[in-house]
Amino acid sequence: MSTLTKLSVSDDCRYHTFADGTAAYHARFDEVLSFHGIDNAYQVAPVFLNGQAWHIDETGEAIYPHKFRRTFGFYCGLAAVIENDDWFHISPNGFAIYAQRYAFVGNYQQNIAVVCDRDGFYFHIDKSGQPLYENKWHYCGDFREGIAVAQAENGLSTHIDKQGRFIHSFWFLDLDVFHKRFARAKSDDGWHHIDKNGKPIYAQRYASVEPFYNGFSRVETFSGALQIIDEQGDVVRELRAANNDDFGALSADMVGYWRTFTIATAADLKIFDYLPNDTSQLAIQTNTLEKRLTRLLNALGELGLVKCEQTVWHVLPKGAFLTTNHTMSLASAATEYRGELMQRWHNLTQLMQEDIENVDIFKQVSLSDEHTAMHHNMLRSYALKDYQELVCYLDIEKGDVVFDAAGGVGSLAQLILDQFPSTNVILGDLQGVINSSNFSNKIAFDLFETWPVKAEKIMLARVLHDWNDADALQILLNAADALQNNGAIYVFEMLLDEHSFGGSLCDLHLLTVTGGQERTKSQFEALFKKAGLCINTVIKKDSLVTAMKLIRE
Ligand SMILES: C[S@@+](CC[C@H](N)C(=O)[O-])C[C@H]1O[C@@H](n2cnc3c(N)ncnc32)[C@H](O)[C@@H]1O
Repeated sequence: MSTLTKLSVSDDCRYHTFADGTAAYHARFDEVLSFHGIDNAYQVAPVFLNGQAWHIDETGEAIYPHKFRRTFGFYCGLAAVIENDDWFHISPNGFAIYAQRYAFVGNYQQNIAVVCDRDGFYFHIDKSGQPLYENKWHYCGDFREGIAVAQAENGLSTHIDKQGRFIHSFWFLDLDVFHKRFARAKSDDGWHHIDKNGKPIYAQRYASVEPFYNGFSRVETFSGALQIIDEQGDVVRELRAANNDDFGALSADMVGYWRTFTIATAADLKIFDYLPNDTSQLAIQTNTLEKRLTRLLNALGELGLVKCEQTVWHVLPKGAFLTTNHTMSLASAATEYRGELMQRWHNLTQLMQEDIENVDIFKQVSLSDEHTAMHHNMLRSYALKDYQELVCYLDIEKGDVVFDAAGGVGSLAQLILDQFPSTNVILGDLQGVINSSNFSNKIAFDLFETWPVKAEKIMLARVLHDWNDADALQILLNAADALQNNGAIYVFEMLLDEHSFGGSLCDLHLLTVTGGQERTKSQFEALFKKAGLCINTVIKKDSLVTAMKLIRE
């Protein structure tokens, strides 16, 4: 137990006081911070006066002669200070404890401090200033119970131990340290708690969660309800009812097609290509009735796609993806979603009750040049969005034959060729699609017949999800047959989370449109195993899509 006199910061933060409010010493400063004990023997506090900073003892006297630009409290017997623009740690004699200088240093906790070097990389150092491990991070936090949060360059965070090793293999949008057994974690679908294996401990997701406190956590739902949940995720107490109206929210969900049609109509009329513009000019250019056009523009405003300044309409950043010359234009996608794709959703009730076969959408699309162009413009934008950052991690070697199987018009094939110019990249797809592709090295083929190439690397990007398990297995068997010895197949897919509902609407979309399905990693593994393949490496970055490298078992 500490026998040190308890000193507090005065109300004006210019000196310290005893418990009864009387000043502990005569001196006055521009600012003082709290006293911290050193070795339980004496206590010191950071002070600041006339642009200089140092530490004082309980009598208000400096504990060393040196002055700094800024000083912070002593933790674990060491204090963070700034001299010029250099951050480092000092011992109570005022001397630096190591030679390095940093852009930032944190306080020592459990004898470890976070530092940020001049290149903006974060890591942990021990009390002699030595890094604990070789890795550097985009950001990292203090250790608690031997585990810290580390953020990678792609913005995702995970847990590490004091040797810098991963505690589990999961990455999150945001993450907290463990409080007892659980840590707060945020994934695409919201906040929840995970255990030390990185696994969610319940299925729900929240707008925010607090750490568990004696077995209970206070959470806020997306509809604004405040609840207390237990460690199974069961609600034990409701602190505040949901503040939004379920009736209204359900009504909004039911008229989702209002958005689909509003956006597709604007894309048909190429409204975004003609902005900025005033309504009357735009009416002339789009051949529309001005009063009705105003109502459409207002609706686009409600969707956050355009704004009106004085009388001129402007495209907002989200709306820019609906201009036709954007490299990742979604203008074709807007029309596609409202067309054949939406038509197929009308069959969903029937699909629930009967195992009927869909008409093959890809063969249907490939019969019309116009439809092929529209559909593949849509796929090109998604390919650029989701594959670009993964390509540099592919294990492709000089001289490899790379077959982009069912590669559409060749967006991924082109990305691979740009990244690995000394390879032979071949694009394969249905005849109609191949005809409309500008990729030079291309071949028409059918996924379900013998493949016309042998390759070291085969790409199956968003192909398996279009098919049921039996068809997907056949595709994998054909791909394995087309693989050279020691070759590898890369499967690019969005993985369903085993523990949440995220991705389930997309899964229904595939059921209605292609008869396929989204899958979890273990569902994929079961399929791969049947084809004599297994996962060798998993590449997961910021995008929705994961690349899985498969090799023969
Ligand atoms: C969802 S798209 C994916 C395209 C591309 N891999 C990508 O990720 O952007 C599915 C592709 O499979 C092609 N496809 C469908 N059935 C096929 C078949 N039987 N043989 C060859 N390709 C087929 C389609 O034409 C389409 O390009």
